[in-house]
Amino acid sequence: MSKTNCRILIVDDQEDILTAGRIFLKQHFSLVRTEIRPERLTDLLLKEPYDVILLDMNYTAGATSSREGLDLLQKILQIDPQAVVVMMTAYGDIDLAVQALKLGASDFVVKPWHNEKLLATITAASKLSQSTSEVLHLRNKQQHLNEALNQVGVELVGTSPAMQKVYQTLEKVASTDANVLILGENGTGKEVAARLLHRLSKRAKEVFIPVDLGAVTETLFESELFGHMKGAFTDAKEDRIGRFEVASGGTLFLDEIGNVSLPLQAKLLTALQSRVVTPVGSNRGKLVDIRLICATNMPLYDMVKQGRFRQDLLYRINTVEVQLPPLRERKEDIQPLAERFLATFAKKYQKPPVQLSKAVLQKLQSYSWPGNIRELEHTMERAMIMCESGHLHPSDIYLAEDTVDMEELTLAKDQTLGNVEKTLVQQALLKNNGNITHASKELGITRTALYRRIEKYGL
Ligand SMILES: Nc1ncnc2c1ncn2[C@@H]1O[C@H](COP(=O)(O)OP(=O)(O)OP(=O)(O)O)[C@@H](O)[C@H]1O
Repeated sequence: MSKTNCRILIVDDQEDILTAGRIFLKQHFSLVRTEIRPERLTDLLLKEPYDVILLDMNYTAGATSSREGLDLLQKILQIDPQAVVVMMTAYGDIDLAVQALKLGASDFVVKPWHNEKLLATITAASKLSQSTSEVLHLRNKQQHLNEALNQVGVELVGTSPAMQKVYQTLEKVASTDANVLILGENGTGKEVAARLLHRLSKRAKEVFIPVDLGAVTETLFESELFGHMKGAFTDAKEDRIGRFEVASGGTLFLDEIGNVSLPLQAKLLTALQSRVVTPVGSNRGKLVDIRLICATNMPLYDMVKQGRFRQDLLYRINTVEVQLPPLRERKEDIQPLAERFLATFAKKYQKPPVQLSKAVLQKLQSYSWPGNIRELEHTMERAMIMCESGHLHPSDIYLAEDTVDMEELTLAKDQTLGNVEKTLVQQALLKNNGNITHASKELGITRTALYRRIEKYGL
């Protein structure tokens, strides 16, 4: 008969009990140690681990108060809160056994024991010990995974006053569980800000679950968010927990919340108000503990006025609002961001590090970045791929501006001479589809002079 892999310690002041226990349990379990002096318990536990401890309630001869047993139990749990302790009580001590269970004992056996009953109790305790350590191990592993995952994209580069304000708000609000709404154009870093908020919060060791509501179809919305039971609909082959439940204990990030239809907004609101989700096909709600962060690039307040977004939902999600400014309003952030992206992509494409020249920087700073940081990131990636000499040239920077609307290039009253010249050169290039000969003729300058200006203005 193969023995169960389980290390057992029996503590009792009666030699015959220890001997009987050892002889019987050794037939079934891999290791059984016995101890007659309870005062040695601490030393023993610190020396080696046990899966199950079988602990007597009374030690002093004739004692029946069981205080010693309960004290020892508490001592064991102080050393190892996960310890699995089975108490040995005398017949009639059931109230004390219940007291021990309340203090954290796993089970009890009545002395004198029946061998089958003792075996069943210790087998169950051994299984409990095994699953407790498995849960502990998995929880540990998950914490490490969460920490690693939470490191992704959490650095908000940028020192502009507008970004300083964003950092300050994030720091202030991070430690609270307040619902946060992050507003900003596409690509301004709303998800990065949400991840940073999670990283700074008390839930940093737990999961951060992002859900792109713009990408969840109307039919799968409830199943995706709240889960479903097997057979709830044709494709529901097995039970599945929703994102709310996965995020429980951590942070749920609902991106593109402005894209949710009115009927689904009602369902979302109910879940957010009650913090209870009911999987599709189930009639039992489940309590969830989430910190909620929402984001959108849509004008939610206007949408409320137009009846396209529920006011009560807006008030539920916007306890604190963070507005991420577009990149064109924080031009001083362009350089550090561009440098960061160049360094990242140099590594990715195994190219030597590249410096940002003045001309390139000027080109980057005079663009309006409608796609914000995401567009800057893609532009720098493309530039790094195109760059051959180890030097970045303005012509390596491809901008959608090259298709800029002519009307945008009208001259403003307060333009400097340099700006006027730059605008005229841009206009001529646009009008002549980038043909240098024709553009230079129109401007009344030589081709070389036009090249010099293109270089000068980073065009
Ligand atoms: N301040 C920042 N520092 C460094 N990288 C940033 C910053 N802000 C954004 N990024 C990068 O820009 C890209 C877009 O960011 P993110 O996805 O957070 O924007 P978003 O506002 O959530 O976009 P969308 O509205 O399209 O969902 C990401 O690759 C992100 O890493």
